[in-house]
Amino acid sequence: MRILTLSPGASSLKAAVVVHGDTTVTQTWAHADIAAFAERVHAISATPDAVAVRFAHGGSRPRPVVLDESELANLERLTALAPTQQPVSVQAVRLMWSLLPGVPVIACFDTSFHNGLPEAAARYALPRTWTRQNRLRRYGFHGLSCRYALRRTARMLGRDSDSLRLVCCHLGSAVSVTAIRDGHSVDTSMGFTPVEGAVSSTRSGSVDPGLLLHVLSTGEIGVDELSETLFLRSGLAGMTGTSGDVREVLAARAAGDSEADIAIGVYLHRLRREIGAAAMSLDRLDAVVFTGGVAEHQPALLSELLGGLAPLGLQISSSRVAELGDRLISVDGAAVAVLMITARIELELARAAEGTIAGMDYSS
Ligand SMILES: Nc1ncnc2c1ncn2[C@@H]1O[C@H](COP(=O)(O)OP(=O)(O)O)[C@@H](O)[C@H]1O
Ligand SMILES: CC(=O)OP(=O)(O)O
Ligand SMILES: [Mg+2]
Repeated sequence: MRILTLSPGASSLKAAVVVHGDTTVTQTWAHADIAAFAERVHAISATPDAVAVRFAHGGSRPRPVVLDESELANLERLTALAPTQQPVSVQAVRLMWSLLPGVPVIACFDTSFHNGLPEAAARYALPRTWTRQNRLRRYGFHGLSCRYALRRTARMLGRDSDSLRLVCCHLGSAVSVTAIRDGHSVDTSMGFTPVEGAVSSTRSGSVDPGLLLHVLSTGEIGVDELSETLFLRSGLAGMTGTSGDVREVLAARAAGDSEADIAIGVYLHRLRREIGAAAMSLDRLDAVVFTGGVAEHQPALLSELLGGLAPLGLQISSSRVAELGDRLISVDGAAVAVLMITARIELELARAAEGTIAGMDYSS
């Protein structure tokens, strides 16, 4: 099957063509550049059998869905919960319908992998009158990335993915940490929205809600501005006055910028906290996996991060950390394997689309 995959991320729009499970073409655009993508659709691919589009928020949908107008309208209603990605995904679907009439478009959700989170990890300790409908809960994100990382880890370690206990750290523009047990997410750092948890390029990560109430109570900023601030003007960007691209922040730190130094310190500290917390959701730790653009391209930062994880007893090979590409970065025979895996969300999207078309239960 030929599947055209589309993945809007916080900092990019990635398109790829996957034919019989192999990626044949990939192209990346600046985040909202759907028009530039539109111009290239026919050049990138002969008419595909299906299009798979990543949606950050799928609510409680456990598996991908073949879209029609009413399903798309339902997904569009979740925009406030993932404002940087959801509108681009919706726009991409409409574009596909107009450019490739008759080709099924399948929505694949970041949230689905976390659908079975244990109640203790999924619930917020809020009044039950609020949580009774089970909508105001922790959804989790980056599930497509986690699913791929799990399968790839199992292959690299020669293990069955259903038997692995691992902590998966997705370090892209946005950052999340997920505890995976027997093939399922059992806790994850992002929650009702992708703001919760670790510090991202432009998102704050967890902030005391009391602080936010205080800021709102001053009346100086309203809800819309607060939302824009937490999603787009916080994190590394907000702390440093840069775009939040890790490359830019590291360059500023190297040039002696003390704010950039503090920002990287906060970023790493919060990330280590999430990794420690995720490990506590497992009864045993087989592997810690790093994936996403930062893990892939910044071995020195990865090394700095690993240097502060001593309580996990990881045994790291410094020469392996410094290399590039998919690799084991722990020493041979270490009790806990540590791996860097390139995020291949397009393969996961294609797999999901093929499974959906074949009528399989992809959630299993
Ligand atoms: N050499 C590099 N090339 C691309 N991205 C890099 C590089 N070094 C670091 N990065 C970081 O990777 C992040 C983007 O990760 P990625 O997973 O591609 O993004 P997205 O979240 O948009 O899918 C950016 O913050 C960027 O700083
Ligand atoms: C859900 C989420 O945060 O996605 P991204 O990495 O694309 O920002
Ligand atoms: Mg990403």
